[in-house]
Amino acid sequence: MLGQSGQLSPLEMSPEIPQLKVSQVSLAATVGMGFLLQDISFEVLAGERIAIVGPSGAGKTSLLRLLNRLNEASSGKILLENQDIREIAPTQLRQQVTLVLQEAKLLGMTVQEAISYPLLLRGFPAAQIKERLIYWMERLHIPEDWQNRTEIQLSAGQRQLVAIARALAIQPKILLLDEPTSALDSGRASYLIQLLTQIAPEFGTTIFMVNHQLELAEEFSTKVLHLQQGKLVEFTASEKLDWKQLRQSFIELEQQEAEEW
Ligand SMILES: Nc1ncnc2c1ncn2[C@@H]1O[C@H](COP(=O)(O)OP(=O)(O)OP(=O)(O)O)[C@@H](O)[C@H]1O
Repeated sequence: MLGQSGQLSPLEMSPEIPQLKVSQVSLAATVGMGFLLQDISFEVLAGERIAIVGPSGAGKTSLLRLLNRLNEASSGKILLENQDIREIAPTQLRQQVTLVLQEAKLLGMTVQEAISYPLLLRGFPAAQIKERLIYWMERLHIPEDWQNRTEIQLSAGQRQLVAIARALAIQPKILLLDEPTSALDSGRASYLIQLLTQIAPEFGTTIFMVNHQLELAEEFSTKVLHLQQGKLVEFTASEKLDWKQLRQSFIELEQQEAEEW
């Protein structure tokens, strides 16, 4: 059935209709010349887990920022459930497509306030805010006694976990994670990856994750989006990718770059 706008409403969309469709998108540099991203096209179904991989400076963070309009595409089109994201107000879009930056900030709030605040802004009743706060803290293994800690009383990894809990508490359609394991020890990193792979099907959340640790990207992903120098090298099913070869090619690239320095 079509809505008044002539578009399918989200609930009426078939699971085979892409939730997100990126068509020939380019992003021009705002400093200097050239493009950060060039002619990127791919489609994603709801609930998929996409690992974004590529060497340093490939455009991975720029792509995440495009998907929630922190960057505006210079050309091309991004459709969220058939609607051009330029037609969605940024604040509204970011409730549905939520980005967690690598350097997570709690903006002077305590852990409890930081997780609750976005829900408060959206008018959730106090009891529901508390319920979600406790639920997501537990799922992320955030100890209860962190609740009253502020940013400076948390390590970088602890701040990342709180920022992820804050984003998950909103229950966005699409969660964008930039290097979420970069400041975590290997045990916590592994737990987070397992948790994300459970949450995606449980809540129907689509998750994009930038990660330099390819073994974690492999464990996490249903699809892999490989960028190099702002271009899409491949977008493929994780199980079809030759991960061993990809690891080897990244090692060679790093060695080459180290020699050029
Ligand atoms: N607004 C901008 N104007 C010009 N260049 C930019 C701008 N923002 C980022 N860059 C450059 O664009 C390239 C892509 O940056 P981006 O942060 O997206 O890469 P990345 O793949 O996430 O890298 P890393 O893995 O190191 O985080 C980099 O060379 C970066 O210095």
